[in-house]
Amino acid sequence: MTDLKSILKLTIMEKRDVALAVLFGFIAGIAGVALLASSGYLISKAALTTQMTTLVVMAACLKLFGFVSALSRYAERLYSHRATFTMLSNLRVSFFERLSPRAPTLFQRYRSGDLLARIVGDVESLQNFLLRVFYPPLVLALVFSSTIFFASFFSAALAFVLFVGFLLTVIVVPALFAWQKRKTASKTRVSRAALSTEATEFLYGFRDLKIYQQLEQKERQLEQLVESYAKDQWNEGRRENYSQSINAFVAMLVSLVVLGLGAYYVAAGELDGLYLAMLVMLSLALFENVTPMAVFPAYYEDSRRAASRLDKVVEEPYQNEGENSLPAGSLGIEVKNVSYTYPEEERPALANVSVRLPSGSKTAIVGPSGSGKSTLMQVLLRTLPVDSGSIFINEENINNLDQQKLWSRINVVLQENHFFFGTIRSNLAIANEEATEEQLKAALEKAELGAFSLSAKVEEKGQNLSGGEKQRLAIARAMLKNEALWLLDEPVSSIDGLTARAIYKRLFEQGKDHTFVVISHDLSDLEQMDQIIVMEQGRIVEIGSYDSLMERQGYFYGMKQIEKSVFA
Ligand SMILES: Nc1ncnc2c1ncn2[C@@H]1O[C@H](COP(=O)(O)OP(=O)(O)OP(=O)(O)O)[C@@H](O)[C@H]1O
Repeated sequence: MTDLKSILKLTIMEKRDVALAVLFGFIAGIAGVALLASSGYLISKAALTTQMTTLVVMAACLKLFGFVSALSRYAERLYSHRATFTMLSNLRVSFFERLSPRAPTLFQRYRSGDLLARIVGDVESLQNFLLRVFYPPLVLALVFSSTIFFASFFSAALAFVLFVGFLLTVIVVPALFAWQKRKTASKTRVSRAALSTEATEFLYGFRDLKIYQQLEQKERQLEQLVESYAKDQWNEGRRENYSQSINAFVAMLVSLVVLGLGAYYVAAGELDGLYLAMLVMLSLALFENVTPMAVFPAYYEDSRRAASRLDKVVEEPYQNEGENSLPAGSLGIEVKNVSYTYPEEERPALANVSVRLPSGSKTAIVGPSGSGKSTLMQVLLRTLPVDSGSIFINEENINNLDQQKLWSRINVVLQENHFFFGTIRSNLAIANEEATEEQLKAALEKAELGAFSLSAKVEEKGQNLSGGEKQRLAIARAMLKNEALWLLDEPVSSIDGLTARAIYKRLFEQGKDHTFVVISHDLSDLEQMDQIIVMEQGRIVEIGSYDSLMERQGYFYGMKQIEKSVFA
C-alpha cells in the first residue's frame, strides 16, 4: 500500500466527488437489491393473497426501486469519473513538477521510450485506481452490511451465510488472486516498456539502420517484442477471466446455500415461507454487486506497479533548489576544486578543476575530445551537480541560486540545440518574446543568416536546416537574449572559417563588457581571448593568455604545432 500512498493522497483531495460516488454507488446497489427482493416478495404474496391494493403498492415500489437504481448508477458514474479525471490531471501536473528539476540527469538513467511508457502508460493505468480499486470495496461493505442487517430480521442463520459470502467474495478470493498476481509478477508492464523503448530507438535510428542494412534484424527483434507483449496481455486477460469465474461460482454457491437452508427453515417452521423467495432473490441481487471485486486484484496490482514505477523516476534526489538571483550587470565566475564523475563511470570527467573567469573576460577552453570541456560547461549551467567543490558567480554559490533565474542570465549555445516545428521567427522568439521585427532581423544578419525570411518554415528538430544554419540560428537566438554571460560550446564547429570569424567579431562587439566562455576545437584566432584553458582527462593542464602559452612551449604550443603540420 505504501506504493499507492501518493496516488491515494491525490484521490482523497477529490473528497467531495469521491464521497458522492460512494453515496450514489451505495444507493444504486441497495436499490438493486431492494428491487429483486421485493419482486421475490411480490411473487410469494401474489400466490397467497387476492388483495389488489397490496399488489399495486408492491408493483409501484418495484418501479420506484428500478428508477432509483438506474439514476443513482448514473450519478455514481458521473462523480466517480469526474473525480478520476481530475485526479489524473493533478497527477500529471504533480508528476511533471517533480520530473522537471531532474530533467538534466534523467536520460542518464532512463531511455526515452521507457520514460514515455511511464509518463503515458503508467499514468493512464492509474485511472483505474479510484474506479476499480479504491471505492468498490467501500460501496460493497456498505451494501452488504445494510442487507445483512435487513436479512437478520428474518433469519440470523441466513444473514450469517450472507456474511460468510461477503468475506469469501469481497475479501478472501480477491486477496488470494491479488497475492498470486503479485507472486507471478505481471510481465505485461515490463514488456510494454521494452516494446516502447525499442520502438523509439528504431524510429530514431531508422536511417542508420537502413544504411547499415540492419533494418530487417531490428524489425524481427521488434516483432518478437510485440509477440511477447501480446502473449503477456493474453495471459493477463485469462487470469482475469479465471478470477471472475471463481468469484461468480462462489457467489452462486452462497445463493444456493441460502435457498437450501431457507427451505429447511421453512419446512422446520422457523421461517415464514412468504419470505423465502425474497431472501433468495436478495442474495442473488446482492452477489451481483461483487463482479467488480473479481477484477480488483488485477487493477490493484496494476495500480501499485504503475505508481511505484512513476515514483521511482522522481525519487532520486536532485540538487537543492536555491532561491537567490544574480545581481544585474556583469558576471564573473570562480570554480573551486570541482570534481564530477558520471553515474556508473569510474573515470572522473572533471578532476579537481579550479579556475577564475573574471567578469568581462573572454575565455577559450580547448583540449582533446573527451577531456571534460562540455562537462565543465554543464556544471557551470548547473545542469549537472558537482560531486565536490563549489562554483561561485559574483561570489554567490550557484547552489543557492534559483535555476530558472540563473539560466535567465546566461546566453547558451550548446553542441546540439533544439529547434521547434514552426518558423524562424517562432524559434527566435523563445529567446526574447518581446523582440521587434527589426531586432529579429538584425540578429539574423549578425549571425550571417540575413538571407532567411522570418516566416521561413522550420521542420521538427530543424531537419530542413543544415548543420551550420542550425548553429547560426542558435547564435542568433543567444544574441537576442543578450545577457551578460555567454556559454558557447563549439558554436561554429560546422561553419566555414571566414563566416565563423565574422560571427565571432559581431558577438564580441555586441558583448563588449560581457563574460564569454567558448569551447573550441579550432585553435586559430585565439589571440583575441583574454585567457585560454587547456584541458586533458578532466584536468586543467595549462592556463594563460595566447602569448604566454606560446612562450611556455607546453601542451598548447604542442597542439598548435600539430595543427600547423596537419594544415601545412
Ligand atoms: N552522459 C554521459 N555519461 C557518461 N559519461 C559521459 C557522459 N557524457 C560525457 N561522458 C564522458 O565524460 C568525459 C568528458 O566528456 P565531455 O563531453 O565533457 O568531453 P569534451 O571535452 O567536451 O569532448 P568533445 O570535445 O568531444 O565534445 C568523456 O570521457 C565522456 O566519455
